[in-house]
Amino acid sequence: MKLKLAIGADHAGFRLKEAVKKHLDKRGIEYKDFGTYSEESCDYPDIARDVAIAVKNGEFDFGILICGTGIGISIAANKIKGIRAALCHDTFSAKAARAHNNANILAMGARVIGEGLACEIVDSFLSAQFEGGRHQRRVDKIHEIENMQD
Ligand SMILES: O=C(CO)[C@H](O)[C@H](O)COP(=O)(O)O
Repeated sequence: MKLKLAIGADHAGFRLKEAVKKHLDKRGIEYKDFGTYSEESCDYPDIARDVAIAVKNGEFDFGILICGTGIGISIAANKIKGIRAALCHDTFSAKAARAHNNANILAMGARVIGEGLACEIVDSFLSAQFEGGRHQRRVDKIHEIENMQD
């Protein structure tokens, strides 16, 4: 399957976003860059919203979001129904985020990890498969909680 990703970052994540894009280019993975496009200060919820909505609408297979810590941008993305954004700073968690949680967005903190590890985390996330079974039941319960709040 040819993957299509949505990628975005705030000013703190801008440089790491560029490094991840270079890595995706090398791997021949298609993506759309939702910004930001410089290190000028901006607000991570704006980027999180645009990427999360595009992923939720099925325009992209997965999203990658980066801010300073990865915390704010993942919190914001998770406000969009149907989004399961996972903040990962190690390859084990990135693999489990797909295998167990069926995460559809990977979040990382550019002030926490370096470029090499970030690219390995992206690879682990993208190569893992959702295992379903008992994990599907749990993901369904997450969405039941989401729907309780209508
Ligand atoms: O990590 C973040 C949110 O979780 C932001 O990138 C961080 O808060 C931005 O901080 P500043 O405006 O001081 O550069």
